[in-house]
Amino acid sequence: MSANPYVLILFYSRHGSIAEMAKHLARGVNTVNGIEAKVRQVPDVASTTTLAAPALPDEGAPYCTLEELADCAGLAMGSPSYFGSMAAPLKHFIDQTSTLWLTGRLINKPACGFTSASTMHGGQEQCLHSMMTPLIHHGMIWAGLPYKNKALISTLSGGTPYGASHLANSTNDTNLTEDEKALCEAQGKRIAELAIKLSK
Ligand SMILES: Cc1cc2nc3c(=O)[nH]c(=O)nc-3n(C[C@H](O)[C@H](O)[C@H](O)COP(=O)(O)O)c2cc1C
Repeated sequence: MSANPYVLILFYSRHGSIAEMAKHLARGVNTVNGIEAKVRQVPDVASTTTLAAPALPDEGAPYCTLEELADCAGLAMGSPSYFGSMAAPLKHFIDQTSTLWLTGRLINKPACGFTSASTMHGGQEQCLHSMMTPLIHHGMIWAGLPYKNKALISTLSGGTPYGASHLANSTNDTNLTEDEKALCEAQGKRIAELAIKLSK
């Protein structure tokens, strides 16, 4: 593991729910000694211009570089659920990672996903699976949420065994419930602990 090991929390968020979840995952990562969270986002994409975003985002986490992904000890990847799949900006970023795949830079590192959706049964679990697929191609080890996390049973909104989730409703409500917060933090903590174990 590098001198300053970190879990990369990589996300795209248009309306703020995923950005809010990322903060709670980071909190979970930072409860584990010997590793810290690095929070990064991906820029938007556009079909009609070559420059879709300024070099630095107007607000929030910096944009992620490929080197930051290559050097992570673990990865938490967050996306809104768009038609049951990850959002295009995140997929666009992942589609630029062929060199990491060729060199095996992500093999045996733990990974997880987190998502937000406006409806309860609008594809949260499918979206998490869509993030899992390319990361398995990279040789990463997917870590969901075990049911020992009691919030998985008590939640009346987001939260799945495949990864943390948030029910934002049609109002794009970015306020997470206590159960959703607990599951985000548990997810971050789990990836951090696995990152330390797997890098030994
Ligand atoms: C193009 C598009 C597709 C969407 N598809 C779905 C969907 O299939 N199911 C759903 O529940 N919500 C869907 N949504 C709503 C978002 O998943 C939801 O607003 C999410 O909380 C946004 O996250 P953010 O606040 O981080 O941007 C969609 C939104 C957009 C813009």
